[in-house]
Amino acid sequence: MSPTAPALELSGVSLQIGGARILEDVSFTVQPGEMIGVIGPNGAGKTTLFNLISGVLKATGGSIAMAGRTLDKLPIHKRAAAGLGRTFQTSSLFNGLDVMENVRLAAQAKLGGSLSVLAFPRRHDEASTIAAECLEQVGLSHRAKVRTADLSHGDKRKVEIAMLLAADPTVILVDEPMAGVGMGDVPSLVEIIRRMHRESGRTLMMVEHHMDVVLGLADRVAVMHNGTLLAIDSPEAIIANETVQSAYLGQGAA
Ligand SMILES: Nc1ncnc2c1ncn2[C@@H]1O[C@H](COP(=O)(O)OP(=O)(O)OP(=O)(O)O)[C@@H](O)[C@H]1O
Repeated sequence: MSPTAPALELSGVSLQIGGARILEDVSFTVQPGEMIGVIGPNGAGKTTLFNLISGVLKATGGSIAMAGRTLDKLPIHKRAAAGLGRTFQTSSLFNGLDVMENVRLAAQAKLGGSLSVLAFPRRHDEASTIAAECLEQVGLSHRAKVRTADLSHGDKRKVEIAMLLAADPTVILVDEPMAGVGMGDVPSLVEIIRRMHRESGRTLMMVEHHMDVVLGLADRVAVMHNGTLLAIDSPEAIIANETVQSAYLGQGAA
């Protein structure tokens, strides 16, 4: 692993399923500490891109490396252990458990210990401390004992981010963090994501349909279209890019 290697490097990544070309020859690098916004119309391949990086899907062509280490043969859990974290478009919480218990499970998984309180009380305490810190970072300490099923959609998103923080990844993929969230919760979620990135030096990629959120947060914006990477550039350059204009922005995308 080289300290100067890109945080992520995709080289000619493709996915073909049956006869369908889902992703075709996608290449780009992400520098350590960079925030990349990923935009594109529905079905453009944004989530597929995240699925390939995180190991949910296996590319049929090309290669993906993180910090100079190829991920191609690693299953999902080994990519996570190597420092790759991810949230999903749909909620991935244990709804029968309370907020603290959800985040503690993520901390416990990172610590590598048993989930049994009797077997590892010290590790359980350590996980609880980490979970409490992560809940504080997302402003949910006061809701620690609430069942996640009873939370607003915005607060569920914050719990998912607290779980990410508990796993302490170096590269984070966030898939539509604002999806289904009430407008009142958007500013606090934006601020949490901004802090997760800026204050920790973590590398982030974020798929998001709220264009103002993406353009306001991202260092660079990647535009996906029909399974290809149409452009990757600064927010200002993307707004001014005529190809992007006609393929996406000009069509009244959200
Ligand atoms: N496992 C799969 N098998 C077959 N087709 C797939 C599979 N995964 C994705 N696709 C297809 O690939 C295309 C890209 O899907 P993807 O979910 O990546 O798009 P997206 O840009 O994330 O869209 P959205 O903004 O709606 O979430 C779609 O046409 C989808 O139907």
